[in-house]
Amino acid sequence: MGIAMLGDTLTQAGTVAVQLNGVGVQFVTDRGTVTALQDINLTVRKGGFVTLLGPSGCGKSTLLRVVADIIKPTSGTASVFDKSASEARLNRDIGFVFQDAALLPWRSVLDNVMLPLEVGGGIPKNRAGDPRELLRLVGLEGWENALPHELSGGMRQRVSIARALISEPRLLLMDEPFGALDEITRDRLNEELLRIWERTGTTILFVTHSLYEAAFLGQDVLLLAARPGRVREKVAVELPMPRKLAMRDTPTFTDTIARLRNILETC
Ligand SMILES: Nc1ncnc2c1ncn2[C@@H]1O[C@H](COP(=O)(O)OP(=O)(O)OP(=O)(O)O)[C@@H](O)[C@H]1O
Repeated sequence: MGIAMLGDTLTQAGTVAVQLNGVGVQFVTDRGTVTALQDINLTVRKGGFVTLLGPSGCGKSTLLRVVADIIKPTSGTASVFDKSASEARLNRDIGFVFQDAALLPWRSVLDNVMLPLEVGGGIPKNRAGDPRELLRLVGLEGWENALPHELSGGMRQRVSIARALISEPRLLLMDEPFGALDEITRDRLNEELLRIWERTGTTILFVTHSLYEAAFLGQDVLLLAARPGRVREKVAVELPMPRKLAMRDTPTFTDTIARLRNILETC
C-alpha cells in the first residue's frame, strides 16, 4: 500500500518517498489568520500511488505545495526521499503537474517538453529523459512539431505530463491535472497515467475532487477535512494493479465509493 500513518508498523529506512511530521500551515491575510493545514502526519512509501480527496478549501493544494517546497510549513517538517523538501527540489527529485497545462504557446510540443532542461540551471544530462520517448509514452508520437493551440485539452495535459517527467523525477505531484477535461478523456488519461506510473516506477501524490478518480487511481485514498485542514482518514483500495476501467463495475469499487462518500459527508 502507498501510505503508512501513525499507528502503523514502523516504515523501514530508505523505503519512504514523502514524510510529513506535524505539518501546519497558516496564512496571514487582511481578514485574519487562516489555518490551511494542522498537524499533518503522513508517510508515502516509495513507488506508491496516493490520492488526496476532500472538500474545497481543506488544504489539498497547500499540502502538495509543502511537499514541492513551494510553501514552507509554519510548523513541523517535510522530507522527500530522506532529504528536506528544498534539497529534493534542488536535486530535481520532484515533478509537478497542475490543472492548467500552462504550455508556452509559441513553442512546439517538443520544445515545451524540453523546457525544464533549459530553465533553473538545467538538468544534468544523465538525469534528463528522452523527450521523443516521453512523447511516445504519453501517446503523442507524431505531434512533436505541433503548437499548443493545435492540441485538445487532453493532449495539452499529456504534454505537461511528459514535461514533468523529463527530469526523471522520483516523485510526481499532480494537482487536479484532469479536472477540466471531459469524462471520456479523463477516463482514458487515468488508465494511461497508471501505465506510466508502472513503467517509470515513480511515486505519485495526486489531488482530485472526484471520488471515482481517487478510488480508481490510488492504492490509498487520503481524506482531508476542512477548517482547519487535517487528515480525516486513510482508505485502502483493495483492487489489484494494473487497473482497468471495467473494475469500476465491481462490488469492491462500488463499496469503496460508498465508504468514501460517507466519510466525505463528515469532512
Ligand atoms: N496564498 C494564500 N493566502 C491565503 N490563504 C490561502 C492561500 N492559499 C490557500 N489559502 C487558504 O488555505 C485554505 C486551503 O486552500 P487550498 O487551496 O490548499 O485548498 P484545496 O483543498 O486545494 O481547495 P480546492 O479543492 O478548492 O482547490 C483555504 O482556506 C484557502 O483560502
